[in-house]
Amino acid sequence: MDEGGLDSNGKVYASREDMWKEEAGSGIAESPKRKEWYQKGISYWEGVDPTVDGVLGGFGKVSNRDVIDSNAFLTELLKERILPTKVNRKLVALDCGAGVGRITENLLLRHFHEVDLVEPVRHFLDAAKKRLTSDVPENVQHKAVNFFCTPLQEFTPEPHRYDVIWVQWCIGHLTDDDFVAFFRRADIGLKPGGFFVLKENIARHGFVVDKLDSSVTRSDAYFRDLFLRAGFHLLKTKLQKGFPRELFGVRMYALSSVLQETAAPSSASKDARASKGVARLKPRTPKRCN
Ligand SMILES: C[S@@+](CC[C@H](N)C(=O)[O-])C[C@H]1O[C@@H](n2cnc3c(N)ncnc32)[C@H](O)[C@@H]1O
Repeated sequence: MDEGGLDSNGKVYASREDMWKEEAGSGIAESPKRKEWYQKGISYWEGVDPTVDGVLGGFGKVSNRDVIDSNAFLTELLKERILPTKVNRKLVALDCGAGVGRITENLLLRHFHEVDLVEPVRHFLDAAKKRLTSDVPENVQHKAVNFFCTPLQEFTPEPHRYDVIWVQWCIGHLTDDDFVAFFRRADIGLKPGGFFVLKENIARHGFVVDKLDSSVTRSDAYFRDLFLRAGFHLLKTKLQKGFPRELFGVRMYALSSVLQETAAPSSASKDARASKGVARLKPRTPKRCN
């Protein structure tokens, strides 16, 4: 169902379609409104300090709690889907909209031998490169390797390089069409058995457009519509716990375009089935909900 939504000034949109037409024009790549939508997002982040507190909109204090729940979610998925069959394989992840490398440093490098980062804002990527590559011994087992300075709507990964593609607090910058096109295109970057994790703020209903940073916070139902449109199955989903009450709720989704048996079939498929009927609605940075 195409529910309406709001913007950060309280303006009402009757539908997603109306909102995108107004915010990003016709959606075609050359449309000036679409260019303006993306440029505004980049300009916003170019004015933000390249620090964890900066990329988290002043809520740097939630970073540890965020990483704890992400780690639990990822560890379960790796145990179920990847580790039993890939004992000696080099594990590789991609951190999308990576900011200053917070997730790579605190989460992905704990699990993966190599991590690549894709981030469109140069001073964030430079800060990430500095913190992730300075003073790293040659023989270290887990390292950040490639630093791509590109927005997701223009990024195509190397085929079959990644076990996991992690997309957190950045997909709100993409229009629906670019969201769907990105997931379809980036799917080629996954190895067999690999999966996406999307971790995002969730609006209680419909959507909320942030006029300041040119982004949209979508509802759980909205996300699930886009997963369907892109041809993705939900493997597992969980709500983030322990964040301050004034922030939007945050949900993690594990996604694959292939419905397949896991190496150790277990709770993953059960969770996916169980969660299908229960679209629990709750509210790119952790953000105050309106
Ligand atoms: C809230 S920060 C999150 C950074 C990082 N994911 C984290 O959780 O620490 C949002 C990030 O999205 C990036 N971003 C903005 N527009 C983007 C786009 N079109 N494609 C990819 N990333 C984008 C920003 O530059 C910023 O680094």
